[in-house]
Amino acid sequence: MHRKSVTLKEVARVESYISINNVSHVYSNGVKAITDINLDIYEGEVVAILGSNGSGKTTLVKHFNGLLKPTKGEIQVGGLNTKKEKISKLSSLVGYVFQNPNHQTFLSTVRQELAYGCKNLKMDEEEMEERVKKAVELFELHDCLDDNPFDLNSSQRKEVAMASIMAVSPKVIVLDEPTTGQDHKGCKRVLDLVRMFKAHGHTVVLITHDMNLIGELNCRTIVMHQSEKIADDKADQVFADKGIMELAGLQPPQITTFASKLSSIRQDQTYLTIDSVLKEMEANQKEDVTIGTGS
Ligand SMILES: Nc1ncnc2c1ncn2[C@@H]1O[C@H](COP(=O)(O)OP(=O)(O)OP(=O)(O)O)[C@@H](O)[C@H]1O
Repeated sequence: MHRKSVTLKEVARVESYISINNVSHVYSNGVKAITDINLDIYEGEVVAILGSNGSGKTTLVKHFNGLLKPTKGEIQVGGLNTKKEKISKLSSLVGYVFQNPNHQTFLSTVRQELAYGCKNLKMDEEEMEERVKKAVELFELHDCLDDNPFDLNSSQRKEVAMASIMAVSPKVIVLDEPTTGQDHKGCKRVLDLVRMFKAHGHTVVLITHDMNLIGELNCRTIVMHQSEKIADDKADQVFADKGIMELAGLQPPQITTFASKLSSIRQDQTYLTIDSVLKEMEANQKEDVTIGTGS
């Protein structure tokens, strides 16, 4: 079944950085993994990509840095046609942090790991040192610079992977399932990092099944289903669309479902976080007291 995409109603937008025009990708085994995707991603946005397993999320995102090339249609990244550019060039524009940090960790010290991307770009020594220093500071990695990344725990290894991408300072940072395998503290840290990347002017693309993370960010959310893009809107709008959620087999954050059953709060909006529910309850209580006292 084909559902029309929900259009994003954003008004004053900066220039599109990633422009995807009618793109499909068919793997050599005949699997059509993405179909007729049209999508513009803008500088400084945080964009979440949601969808059930096999819906095409990873395939779509691997086109952003040229790991995959469209079998139909075209993609421009920073004005460059990905079909004509080398992966090394595109990787300097779009950094990809894999779900499993072991897939991008292969040097014997954290220090070497942090410098790797810059070295690949043949950056001069001084600039490389400056970039690495900045990444070390942002991620507070001073104490483990001489450690072997494989001696760190998985959460720290993920931080090193993110820091080494940050050192390259690509315009776009793709985080593939950043909260998978993270404890509560790790998930909170990911949320802070996404906000930090945005604050530093990066565009962040998140592939995630973590509805709480998306709820906290209430960011632009794209839903993939059976290789097609079926929604593109702010998270609260997407979560409120029961048809889209059901079609894509998605559940909103538990707090959203819980809040929709509460008669004590307004039901004309979608609540994404516990904080937003508590705030609304408090506001209602204050209103009740005011009405009760007749003042
Ligand atoms: N290298 C490949 N060769 C052939 N088929 C592939 C390849 N990679 C993915 N596929 C198929 O393409 C479709 C989309 O896969 P993709 O990994 O993009 O989905 P996804 O939404 O990222 O899934 P997940 O949440 O499980 O990571 C699936 O049917 C998958 O089996």
